[in-house]
Amino acid sequence: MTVAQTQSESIELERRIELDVGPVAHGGHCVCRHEGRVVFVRHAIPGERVKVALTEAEEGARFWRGDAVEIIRPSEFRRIHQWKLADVQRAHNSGRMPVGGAEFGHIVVPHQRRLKAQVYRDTVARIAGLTVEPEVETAGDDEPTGQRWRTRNAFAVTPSGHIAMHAHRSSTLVPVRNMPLGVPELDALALWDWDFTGVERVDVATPGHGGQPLVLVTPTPQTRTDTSRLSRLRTRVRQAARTAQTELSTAFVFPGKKPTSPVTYERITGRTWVEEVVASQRGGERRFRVTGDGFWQVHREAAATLVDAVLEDAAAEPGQVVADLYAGAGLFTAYLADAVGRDGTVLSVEASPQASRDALRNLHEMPQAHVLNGPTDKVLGSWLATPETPIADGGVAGASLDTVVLDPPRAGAGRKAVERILALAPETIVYVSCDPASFARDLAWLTAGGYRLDRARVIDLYPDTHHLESVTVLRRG
Ligand SMILES: C[S@@+](CC[C@H](N)C(=O)[O-])C[C@H]1O[C@@H](n2cnc3c(N)ncnc32)[C@H](O)[C@@H]1O
Repeated sequence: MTVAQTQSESIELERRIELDVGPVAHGGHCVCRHEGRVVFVRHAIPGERVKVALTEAEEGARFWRGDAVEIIRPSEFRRIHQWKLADVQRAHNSGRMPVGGAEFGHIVVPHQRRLKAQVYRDTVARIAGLTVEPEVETAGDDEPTGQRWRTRNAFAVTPSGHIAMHAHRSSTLVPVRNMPLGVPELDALALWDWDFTGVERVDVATPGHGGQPLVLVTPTPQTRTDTSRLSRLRTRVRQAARTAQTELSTAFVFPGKKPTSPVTYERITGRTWVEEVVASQRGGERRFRVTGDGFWQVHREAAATLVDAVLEDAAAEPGQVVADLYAGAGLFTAYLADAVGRDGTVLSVEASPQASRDALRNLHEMPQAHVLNGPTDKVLGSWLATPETPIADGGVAGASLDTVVLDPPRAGAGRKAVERILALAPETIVYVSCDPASFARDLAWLTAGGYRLDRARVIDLYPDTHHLESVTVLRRG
């Protein structure tokens, strides 16, 4: 691990070449060409001419990578990056590396959205062979600056106990004293002034609409095995929490034996969960409990925005049977359960035991919502193998599905899950995705299996970054 303490620690300035900037691709870099070779360039805008510092440029390599560090002919959509530490030009000029995580911060927000729509369109065309022009939407009345939206933030920690972020594609740590994409409630915690000596990482959940934030502290392996160090850290965290400007919860996180094992939490102050309030225009207000670093939509308006999109696209009616796959703490399930009413059924499938426990709490007043803990492909496999199993026992009681809503992680649903969705043959599929490439792969299988694309929207839930969310509706036949 390297720690960039001062600007005097210079990064090696690599070879520079001048390039015309081509289209932006999935991942946020622009595709350029140099002497017949593709160069993936970050921090540029299509149409610009830029000087690129090559960051990966092996002679025999099929493609190179680089950062646009000097703009020769700027795009009309360029602006000054609002986050100094993430601005590649300022970083290179002062001989340090930029932090990752705001790689579209140099582009005006409306153009960021056009580029994201283009990435969705191009990826779907290239991988699924479909021509589609997505509608583009925003999350609520979000900040036109593209900042102050992240309710979930993760930080590394320097050996001297300061929170830090990683430089892009690097183990170099850059200490931070602000996080411009974070909600203002994050600043109020002033975590930059805490002493996190002996800590590996810090995760912060700041609920989108009020409520007590939760600071999760993962001690280093050395601290974890040394009871007196752990106890000193506990005292320091408790002290910092008590003197903070806002009331907050703090907890230790102890990783499991294997990277896939569940973590355990030790409460230090307050509680080990946060309450999220969702105000959906279509479905009204609901509250959700989310434990520890369990999944929750990151943009403060994302949950309500996605619920509105899913409710509109699923158009679930009383008495229908709906499956909510990759359901997390039950966000969509709760609203879909309202839509199908007590005569209907929502099957809420989620692999994480902790998220399923949260879902059980969040849905306990809705007998039509059934929480099934397990990997989607296995659960769907059991529905297909024994279709008559009663719903109370995790089955579908012979019912056919009207609608499947799926919101998988970045890797997408994958072949097995898609094949099983096809075998279950719902009328409508609403696919919520945060990764256009895995989505386009799954989409190709779904359309080959008899579904047609009915509606596509790109929702900008991650301003100033290259990430995009899409909601796509498919109908059978
Ligand atoms: C993008 S999140 C969506 C959660 C929920 N729809 C929401 O908006 O809050 C994806 C969820 O899928 C879960 N997950 C990951 N792999 C899974 C699998 N194979 N089967 C079921 N759930 C899975 C994760 O634990 C996570 O809760």
